[in-house]
Amino acid sequence: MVELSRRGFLAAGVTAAAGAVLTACVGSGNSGSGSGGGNSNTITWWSSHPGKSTDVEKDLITRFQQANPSLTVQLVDGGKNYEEVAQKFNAALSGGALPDVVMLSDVWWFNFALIGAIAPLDDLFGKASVNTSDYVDSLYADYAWNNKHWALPYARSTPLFYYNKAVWQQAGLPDRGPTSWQEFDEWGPRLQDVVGSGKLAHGWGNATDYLGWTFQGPVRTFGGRYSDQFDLKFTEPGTIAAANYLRSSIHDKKYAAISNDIANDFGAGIIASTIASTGDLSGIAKNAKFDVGTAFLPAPNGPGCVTGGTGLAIPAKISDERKVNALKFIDFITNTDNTTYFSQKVGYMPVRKSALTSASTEQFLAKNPNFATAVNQLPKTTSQDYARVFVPGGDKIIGTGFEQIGLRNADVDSTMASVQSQIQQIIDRQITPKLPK
Ligand SMILES: O=P(O)(O)OC[C@H](O)CO
Repeated sequence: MVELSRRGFLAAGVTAAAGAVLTACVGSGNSGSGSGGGNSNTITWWSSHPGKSTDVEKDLITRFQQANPSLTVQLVDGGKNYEEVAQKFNAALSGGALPDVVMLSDVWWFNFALIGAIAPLDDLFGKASVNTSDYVDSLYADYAWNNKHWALPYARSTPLFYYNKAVWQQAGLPDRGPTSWQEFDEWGPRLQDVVGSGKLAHGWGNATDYLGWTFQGPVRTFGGRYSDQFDLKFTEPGTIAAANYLRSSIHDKKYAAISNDIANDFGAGIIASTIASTGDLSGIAKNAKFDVGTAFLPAPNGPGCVTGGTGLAIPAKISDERKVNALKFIDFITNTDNTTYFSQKVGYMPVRKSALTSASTEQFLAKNPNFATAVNQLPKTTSQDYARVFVPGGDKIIGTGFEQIGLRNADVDSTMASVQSQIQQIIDRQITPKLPK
């Protein structure tokens, strides 16, 4: 049975609302008055269960409680996706009960760090006996800002190129992903001839399915970027060239379209390829009735793929005792055994170096080559541009710009200029005044 999108059925509308609410909080400079009291023996964890991981998260909690009988963990459904969890956390900062552990994705943690709503973890690592040196360096470094760390990696992903091996074979293509987007542009019409009308060679995600994330790698291969730190690059030639490629694949060559649910459309055979998260792996493998191929994103001349996914953070306003217990819990559920378990059950990457090289991981990857694609691509990835991950609402603005080009054939130059001006306004009003001098 095909399942609903892991982003959540109502995700599009709610995401926009989440962006608006958080923007108001960041602008107000309010780091929150909520503390919610809380019981120091009960750890409340707000999660959106990425990759449909509710049952796996419950298993992790059981393991923690067995190892720590004096502590209880309460798993709270924080929403259907990262944006809803951020919205719920933002609301709690105004006086509601705060969680002990909150899931904050790549695009949310910085904003809460900037307003002082989440705790820097560095002073707590010793108290909770956390060995940070075992976290994969790049994933740990993703949460560094102002000489402190603000979260730890949990469900971390990269985009992958997924393809339908049967369609590839019928089109006479080699059993691999494209080496460049230019090569894929040649393959697209051949694949389209095979799938015929009503289906498509490729589906690009929509804004809710994080098109601003999955298209960041392709933009790099065209020589573009979203930004260099907070210096915006949406109107530079490379970024425009990438957006023109997106437009042309849909409106000129007609082998691609914006899909409203890339994982389900791919699994159902409606689109023969897509870029989706490693977190989609287990769901796609379950749904697809054909051989699924995965490949690195094309990267012919440098990085063509970024990291993503979510980390776990701790609210600043809870007691130190609660913070230490919360950190012990985060450390435990991301330890070697547990990050391995989570990764193998869901598809996200192991976040510990010891887990990447363990015998269990090696055996699993040997039997599951699609999971190996994700792990092997990790060293080739690069961190994301500030315009997407450090600007509140930036992801939505970027994804919506590309979506308009894809859905409505919107003019590329003016759309990208509009994206740039919307994001610049947020930087000027809400970020620059709050940056440390
Ligand atoms: O769906 P995920 O967990 O791979 O996350 C994708 C993006 O990084 C979310 O901003």
